[in-house]
Amino acid sequence: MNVIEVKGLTKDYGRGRGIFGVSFSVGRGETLGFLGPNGAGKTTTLRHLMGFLHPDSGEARILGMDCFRQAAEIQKHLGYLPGEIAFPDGMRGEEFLRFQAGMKGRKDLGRAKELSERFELDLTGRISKMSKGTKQKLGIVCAFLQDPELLLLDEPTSGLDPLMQNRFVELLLEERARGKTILLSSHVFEETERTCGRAAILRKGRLAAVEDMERLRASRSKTFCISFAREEEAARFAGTFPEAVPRGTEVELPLSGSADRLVKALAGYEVRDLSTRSQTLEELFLSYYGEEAAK
Ligand SMILES: Nc1ncnc2c1ncn2[C@@H]1O[C@H](COP(=O)(O)OP(=O)(O)OP(=O)(O)O)[C@@H](O)[C@H]1O
Repeated sequence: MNVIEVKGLTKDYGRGRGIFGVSFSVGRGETLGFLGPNGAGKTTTLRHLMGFLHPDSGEARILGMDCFRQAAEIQKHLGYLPGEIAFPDGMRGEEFLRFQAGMKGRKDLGRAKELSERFELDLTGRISKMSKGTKQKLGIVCAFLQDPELLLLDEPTSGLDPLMQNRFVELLLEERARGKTILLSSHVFEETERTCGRAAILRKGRLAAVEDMERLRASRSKTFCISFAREEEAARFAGTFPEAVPRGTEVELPLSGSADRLVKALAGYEVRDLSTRSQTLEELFLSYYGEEAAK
């Protein structure tokens, strides 16, 4: 049996906003990346899974139970990290975790101490004085507190520095190895690529695809940003690569596979700077499915 089963889930906020006929499932022990740009409908879908929203049509089930009607029972089995966490202002970190543990019927702090050490989180501080990243760490510790079998994580690394992002990825890999089921929402591909076997791609409220992560990774191209000494050099170079986009002295060049052709071509020019940027989700979608599918 799938742990998460979503069928034809629809919430219409009007003027094209919301989610429309979203269907996907997450098997036991699977980590599914839930990918989509800002406003695609990730949070709305997760809020249905949490039972906070009633769908206009369709259904969302967790462990066979209806997410709206049986929300209280379902919550015993899951840990949730919201995209925007509303903390009570007056509390200190540990006090908040005790309060949350109590709500889940626990008397102890579960994994809180171990996880706080891992994320270098000081639980004695007042939440109102914590930085954005520190609050995010507190949210993460809270989601994993009771060692739940299912985790719903909405943009979990937002606000974390690269070192802490890495620690979070390590934690996810460990949890996956322990058989946990994880739904990981993100607007950046890189966040999901190390941890997820499959990715569901949401676009304008509709599920565009559920793909194997390996296949998505293989189809990705890199965009090279090249800064030339002179505008005419940039234009001349762009003329030799049909996919190049010149902008003054700069050229953006999407390239998949080997960079050998690029490096050899650049040898004849004065290059001021060379950098790469990651493909956006929209570019990834376009390179995978082509322009027609994106309409
Ligand atoms: N309560 C609401 N009333 C009206 N429109 C809403 C409501 N909640 C969300 N929306 C709209 O529904 C769409 C999907 O929003 P949602 O927050 O689910 O996207 P998201 O993929 O989580 O984006 P982000 O990455 O920015 O968090 C957006 O256009 C948003 O403005």
